Formats: sequence, C-alpha cells, structure tokens
Amino acid sequence: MWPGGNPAFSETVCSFSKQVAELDEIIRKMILETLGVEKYHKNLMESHRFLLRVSEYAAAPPKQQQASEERQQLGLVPHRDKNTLAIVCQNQVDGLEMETGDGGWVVVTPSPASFIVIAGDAFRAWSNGRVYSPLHRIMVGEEATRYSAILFSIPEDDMEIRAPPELADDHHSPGFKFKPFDYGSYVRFCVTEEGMNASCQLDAFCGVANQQQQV
Ligand SMILES: O=C(O)CCC(=O)C(=O)O
Ligand SMILES: [Fe+2]
Repeated sequence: MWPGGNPAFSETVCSFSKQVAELDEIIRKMILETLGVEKYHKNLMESHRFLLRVSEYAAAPPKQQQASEERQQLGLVPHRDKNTLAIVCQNQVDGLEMETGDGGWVVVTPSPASFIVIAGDAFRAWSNGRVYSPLHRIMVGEEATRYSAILFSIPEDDMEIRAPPELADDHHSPGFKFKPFDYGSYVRFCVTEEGMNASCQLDAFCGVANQQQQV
C-alpha cells in the first residue's frame, strides 16, 4: 500500500498498540486478582501475542419508508472472540451490540474517553467459565461511518488452555467445565464444518457435560 513506507503511520500504530497492550495487562491482572489467581499473571502474559485491527464500517445506503431499526444492516456477523481479551476503541458512532442472553441485543455506548473490553473463549476456558465470552455483532446505520481500532491479546498456538486448580468448582461435578486444549487446535476446529455449525464453539470443542444435568 505504501511502497515508500509510512513511518508516521507506523509510529502512531506502534505507540497506540503499546499503550493499549499496557491496559490489557492491567485489566488481566485485575481480573486474575479478583479470581484470587494473580500468581498466574506473569505466565499468562508471556504466552500471548497482540494483534491490532482497524476497521471501517461504512454507513449503509439510505432506505426510505422504513422504521429506524430496519434501516440498520449487519456489519459483522454474531460471533464470540476466540482469543483472551479485545480492547475496542471506537469513534463516536455506535454499532457494537452484545447479546443479552434471552436472544435480544443491546447497543454498547461507551463514554467518549472509555474503551470496551470483550473477553474471548480462551479466557472463558482458562477461568473455568467465570469470565464470560459474549456473543456480539456490529450493526451499521445510515447516518455515519463507524471506525474502530481493536487490540486483541492472543494465546500462542501451542499454549495449553487449562484452568488452574484454584478455579475448580467444588460444588458441582465435574469441577471443570472444559477439557484442557492447545489454543491452535481450537482455532483450527472453529473453521471446520462442525465448528462453523456449532451454536457455541467452545462447548462443542471441549465442553464437559454437567453430570448432574445428565441424570
Ligand atoms: O469493531 C468492533 O467494534 C468489534 C469487531 C469485532 O467484534 C471483532 O473484530 O472481533
Ligand atoms: Fe469480536
């Protein structure tokens, strides 16, 4: 795209990514402290890499005589992130929606100076389900174009995602909701036919059925 390079852009992207990566580290530390497993923080940081994605969701072409909700178009299909955390920084145009659990959707409207943090399946599995990875999507309106910059923290492919013993659920059998797995195998499973058709890819890949429910 830029045969001569674009040092000013590279510098901005690098500096932004470094600062948001620091925020990711702080957030992960806070979550681990809350769960009482902060001793795993360093280990968890070392086995991750970061990816920055910048996106443009162009305003949908106007459609006359339709209610405002019908004028919205899907900008990104409903999905759960596979990685650990995603930190989203957007312009002042909303569009990110989270599933509410009963099939509804709620628009996320952050204040101008805040970020949106989304946990992914790797964190859900590692935390034995205590950190939830929500289903989310992007809806595009016709008023304005939405821009977002997202920093993803991603486990290395060979990282074993295994919840620490401290997070075992002693009140339910089995104590762990997910079988341990290598992150790379999970990513590969998600693009198989079975993975793509699963309503919850993590459960389909490594979910352990609750024995009490099976009875
Ligand atoms: O652009 C956004 O706000 C979020 C996009 C997203 O969910 C993703 O890239 O996984
Ligand atoms: Fe996402």
